[in-house]
Amino acid sequence: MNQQAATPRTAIPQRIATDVLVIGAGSGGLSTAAGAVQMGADVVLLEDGLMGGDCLNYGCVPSKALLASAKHAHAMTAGAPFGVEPVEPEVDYARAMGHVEETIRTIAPVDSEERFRGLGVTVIRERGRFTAPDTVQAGPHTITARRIVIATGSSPLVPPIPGLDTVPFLTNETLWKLRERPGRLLIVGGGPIGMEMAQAHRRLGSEVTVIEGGKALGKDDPELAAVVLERLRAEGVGIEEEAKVAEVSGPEGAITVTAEDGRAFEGTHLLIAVGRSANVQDLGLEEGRVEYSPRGIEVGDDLRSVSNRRVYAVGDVAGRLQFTHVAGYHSGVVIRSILFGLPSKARQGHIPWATYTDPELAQVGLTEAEARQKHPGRVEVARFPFDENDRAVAEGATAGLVKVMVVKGRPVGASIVGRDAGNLIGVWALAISAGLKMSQVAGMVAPYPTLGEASKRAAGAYFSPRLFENAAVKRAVRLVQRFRP
Ligand SMILES: Cc1cc2nc3c(=O)[nH]c(=O)nc-3n(C[C@H](O)[C@H](O)[C@H](O)COP(=O)(O)OP(=O)(O)OC[C@H]3O[C@@H](n4cnc5c(N)ncnc54)[C@H](O)[C@@H]3O)c2cc1C
Ligand SMILES: NC(=O)c1ccc[n+]([C@@H]2O[C@H](COP(=O)([O-])OP(=O)(O)OC[C@H]3O[C@@H](n4cnc5c(N)ncnc54)[C@H](O)[C@@H]3O)[C@@H](O)[C@H]2O)c1
Repeated sequence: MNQQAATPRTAIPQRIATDVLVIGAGSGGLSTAAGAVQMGADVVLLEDGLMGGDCLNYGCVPSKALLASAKHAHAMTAGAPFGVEPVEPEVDYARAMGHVEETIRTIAPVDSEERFRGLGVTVIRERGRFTAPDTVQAGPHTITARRIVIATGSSPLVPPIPGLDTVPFLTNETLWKLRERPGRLLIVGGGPIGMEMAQAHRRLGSEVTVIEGGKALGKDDPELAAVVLERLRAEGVGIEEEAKVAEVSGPEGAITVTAEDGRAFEGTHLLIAVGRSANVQDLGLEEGRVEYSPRGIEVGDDLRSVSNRRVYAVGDVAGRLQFTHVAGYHSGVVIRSILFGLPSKARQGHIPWATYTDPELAQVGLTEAEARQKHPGRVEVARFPFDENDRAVAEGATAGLVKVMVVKGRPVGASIVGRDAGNLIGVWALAISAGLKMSQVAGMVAPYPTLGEASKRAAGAYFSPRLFENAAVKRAVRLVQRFRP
């Protein structure tokens, strides 16, 4: 899969002094390197694995490609209400994985060594390790840098579950190598990885059970997460909540997962999706005098190491939200500081995220529970259900809801479940980041008939009681009408 050859590095000197050294060529490192070099800095970029990191090779891209195959399979079974006779799809799992591979191959040139060398970045395909606070060793190269950006990402967390050292299991790094469809897939962890892969595999014909220690999709609003869980269960995904795994056992093909309360689940394959661990190991962080914890590099809101001011961290290793768009946002924050010496801070309240199940689940800012805790007695919640949206009705996509948390006329959070929620959350991400008022979103004209109208209508729902159930408004209208010719 995605074989990337390292270009010969004969032309690269062994001792290098540079303005900016970036360690890791994933979403965060690539954005930082591209931004810095295009603004005139000397940049060296280190990568000892695949260019593009997790998102391209093991994360966002392969998962969305497999979900796309699954969507096609599902559509063949779901046409009856539209007058299209359902048929049982013949799924070729190896070809679905071929689509995954092809998608990565198509996108890979954008993240490639050739492209970055073309931009003027010195790309070195070696592992970086601090040997001093301003120096990193990468194979035969000793690199001294004015500023060093750690963008080493994260790896699948493998919890210390008894038995896991002997039982064969998959992670997001190995799943894409499968060519035979798992017969019965057990997934430990009901976060976004677990739920996206559960639906993809169910729709492609596997039996799937998700074993979740707490609540599935527990980082999202439970009212909206319930809509996703109901759909997945209706499609045949087993979702076992409050089932913390105590033990795993058995050989490939006959694996048993046992929960602390004694529930036992049997499957042919096991996928572990219980979160991420920051890549802080074997980086020489002690020699670099860079403080860290298992969560990541210890940085302030300026994303600068608290212990070594020439070092920054971006993306998953910065110990904050772990998304590709966050890694990209971080790179903008550190570039401003590194290249121009300007004060720059990473905020979190305006960052959206989405889980790409069908229906999708998206969030920006505070959930209802968080908003009520942060602004007690001051939160109003505006809602608009998809079953009142004409486009959703026409498409049979009525399971959905827009929910907006409002304090003093401004949105502080929005949650959306339903078709295309990941796209729809964009307008609320803009509203929150720009500090817009609900009146400005309500005043937007959305094309008819689109799902996007649901956001405008949610904003309208915030004003409805104020306008339509307001005696003062009614009196004013009657007065004006009396004096009009
Ligand atoms: C299954 C899955 C699905 C996901 N889906 C989405 C999604 O839909 N949307 C979304 O926004 N996010 C998604 N994510 C999260 C997203 O992939 C990460 O947040 C993103 O990749 C983080 O980028 P990064 O640059 O911090 O790290 P990475 O992309 O992990 O890049 C780090 C790079 O550093 C390299 N490296 C590490 N140590 C060294 C070293 N010492 N020297 C040299 N190189 C080194 C690694 O080889 C790697 O290439 C998903 C993640 C997974 C696992
Ligand atoms: N659509 C997206 O943007 C997307 C998709 C996939 C991943 N990601 C990123 O990757 C990160 C990691 O995803 P994830 O799903 O692995 O992690 P997660 O932390 O979001 O979810 C892991 C789940 O595993 C459960 N768990 C932990 N230990 C357990 C045990 N012993 N037994 C049973 N359940 C257990 C937790 O309760 C939790 O619900 C996400 O937080 C997100 O940042 C994003």
